[in-house]
This record gives sequence, structure tokens and C-alpha cells, in this order.
Amino acid sequence: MLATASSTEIAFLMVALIQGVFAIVWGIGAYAVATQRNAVLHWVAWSALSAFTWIVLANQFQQPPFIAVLAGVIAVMALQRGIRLFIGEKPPQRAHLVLLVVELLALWVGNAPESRPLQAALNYSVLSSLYFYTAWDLYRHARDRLQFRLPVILALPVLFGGLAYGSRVVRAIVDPQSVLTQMAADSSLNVHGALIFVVLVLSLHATLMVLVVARLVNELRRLSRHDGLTGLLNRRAMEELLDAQVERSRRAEEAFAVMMLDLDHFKRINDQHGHPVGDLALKHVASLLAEGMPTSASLARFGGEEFVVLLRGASASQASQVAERLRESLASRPLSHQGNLLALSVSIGVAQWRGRTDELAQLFLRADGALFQAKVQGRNRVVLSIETRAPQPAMA
Ligand SMILES: Nc1nc2c(ncn2[C@@H]2O[C@H](COP(=O)(O)OP(=O)(O)OP(=O)(O)O)[C@@H](O)[C@H]2O)c(=O)[nH]1
Repeated sequence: MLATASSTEIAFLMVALIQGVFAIVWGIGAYAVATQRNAVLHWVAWSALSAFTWIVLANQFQQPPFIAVLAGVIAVMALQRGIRLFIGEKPPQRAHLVLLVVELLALWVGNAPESRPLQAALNYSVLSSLYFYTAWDLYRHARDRLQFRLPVILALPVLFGGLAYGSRVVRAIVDPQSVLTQMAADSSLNVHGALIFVVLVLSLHATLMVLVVARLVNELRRLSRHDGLTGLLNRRAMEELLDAQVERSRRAEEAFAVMMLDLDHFKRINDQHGHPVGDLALKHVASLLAEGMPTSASLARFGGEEFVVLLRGASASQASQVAERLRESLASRPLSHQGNLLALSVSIGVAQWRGRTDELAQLFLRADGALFQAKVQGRNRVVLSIETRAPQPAMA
């Protein structure tokens, strides 16, 4: 059959084959990756509908049937809906409805020779609008959520699709005769169009894969920086923040302080009520601490029942005030469990960065020493490191 096929038929069937293969690939992906299944199923629909369109067009490009043209448009809508769902946004229902109406108008205009250029112009306008709109979605996502240095990169293939169809709209308007003759024939316009589409769909699938990989990388990064029980930053993330803060403070002489918080007699909660209740208490404490945290501060679960707070720009007395507020908040809001109120309290050691010559390890030793003093003095209290209170080198 292929031996007798025209160049246009072969080119169109090639696009259909690629889209068919990717429909299967995304179908397998949808079942392999349980999350985002709905979004990925939209990409299956896009690939499958697009494959269907190109198979029908390969056989009837002289008089493209209504159903194939419509399927082509719905395919691109499915692509955009899938992308929107994947990035956690609502699909653009109203815009799609408007574009569908324009597409139906194109079909109503009909493909008789005198109306074919107008129909083509309307059809290509719908397709190019969909591609431009999707490019904008991808650009925003790359810029705001993925924080790509060059966000336009992610949108390039779709932008290219918008431009390719946009140029066809212009052509249908300024040179309707060529549309009429070339689209209906085994022409270079059709073959080039199909080849461009091969590049377009391959780069579109690559774009979708970048989206999937970027999400997995972000998720892994998030998991590696957060504590599984409380959702707070973990020790590693806090150490990174502190290292960066020391660098900034050495460079810009920015003040900062750290707080070490340790729950009092936490072992008793575990012993008396069981480990699961101990876990609930840790979550309760984490949410109270997070609630009372100034916006410029970072909070981490450092290990076990110990938490660390980095207070940027805070003086020793400001840090002590924040610590006192947190202590009070915890002491006054016990954990409610099965009708019982479990009292919780925390001891807090505070130490301030003493300027350029200070070391993080020393700062931690001071905060730990202050925490130890808080425990020794009877718990449920805040102690400011003695060295912090001693005369300090000048600080901005
Ligand atoms: N439920 C639960 N308990 C934990 C977790 N991590 C550490 N612990 C418990 O925290 C308790 C800490 O006990 P200790 O270090 O003796 O301290 P404490 O009882 O709080 O006494 P002080 O710190 O001296 O006031 C131990 O019983 C640990 O098993 C956790 O993730 N979940």
C-alpha cells in the first residue's frame, strides 16, 4: 500500500504513527504513575485523537471530513487541559467553549472551493490560539513554580506550534488561491506541514516529559528537606539555611539568632500514652510553633523532640521575646486527645550571632548551653546564652 502512497499520505501517516506510539507510552505512564493520572490520560487522549486525525487526513486530505478536523481541535484542547490539570490549575472551560464555537462555525462555512480559504483561516486561528494559550500556561509555570532561569524554553515548542498555524492563517487570508490548490493536492505545503508537525509533536512530548521529571525532582527535593512526621524542615535543610545565613551575615553584617527548643519530659508522654500519642504531640507542637513563627524565621525539627529556629535580623532581646511567646503559646494550649488534655511545655535556649569572627559550631554550643540551663533551672523557660549577653563586637 505504501508503495503506491503519495508523499503527503506517507508524511501524514508518519505523524499518525508517532502520535499512536505516544498514546500507548502515555497510557502506560498513566498506570505506572498513580498520581496525576487524570492529567496524563488527557495526554493519551491528545495523542490518540491526533493520530486519528492524521490517519483520516492521509486518506482524504483533498476534502478533510468534518469529524477529523474537529478531532484535531479537541486533541489540542485535551493537551492543554492535561497540562492545566498537571500543574494544578483549572482547565480553561470558557475559552475552550468559545474556540469550539468558532471551529463549528468553520465547519458550517463548509469546504466548498469558494469557502475553503475562510474555513482554513478559521480552523487555523482556533489551533494557533490554543497553542499560544498553552504556551502561556507553560511559560507561567516555568517562571513561577519551576523557577527556570529561561522560562520561555519550556514554552518554545508550543509557541512554535502557534506560530506555524498562525502563518497558515495569514497565508489563507493573503493568498487564498494557494491554500485552495496546495492543501487539496499532494503538495509540498502538505508534506512540509506534516514534517513540521513531526518536529512539533516530538518536542511537545519532550516538554510534557520535562514537566513530569521537574515535578519528580521537586518532590524528591522537598522530601529530602522536610521531616516526614511534622512537615517542618529537617536538620539537613536547617543546616543549609544556617550555612547560607552565616555567609550572608559575614558579608553584610546581618544580625541573626538561633533558638534550640526541647520538649520537657517528653518520654513520659510516650511511656504513659504510647508512641502514637507522642507523635500526635510532636505534630501539635510543630503546628503551634509554625503558627507563632515570624515571617523572617525558619523552623526545623532537628531530631527527636528537639526543634531549631533561625531568626534572621533578630537581636538577642528580640529573639528572647519570640522564644517567650512560643513557650507561652505551647504551655497554654495542651494537646486534646480522646477527651483528655495533655499538658506540654518546652525549654528554649537562645544565642545570638556575635559577628564575623563567630563560628556556627560555637553559636550552637552557646544555644545548647542555654537550653541545658533552662532544663536545669526547672524547664518550661527561656534562657539567653550568657556569652550573648556579654559585650559584643559591633554589629549592624
Ligand atoms: N513519639 C515519638 N517519640 C519520639 C520521637 N523521637 C524521639 N522521641 C522520644 O522522645 C523522648 C526523649 O526523651 P528524653 O531525651 O529522655 O527527654 P525528655 O523525656 O523530654 O526529658 P527532658 O528533655 O530532660 O525534659 C524519648 O522517649 C524518645 O523515644 C518520635 O518521632 N516520636
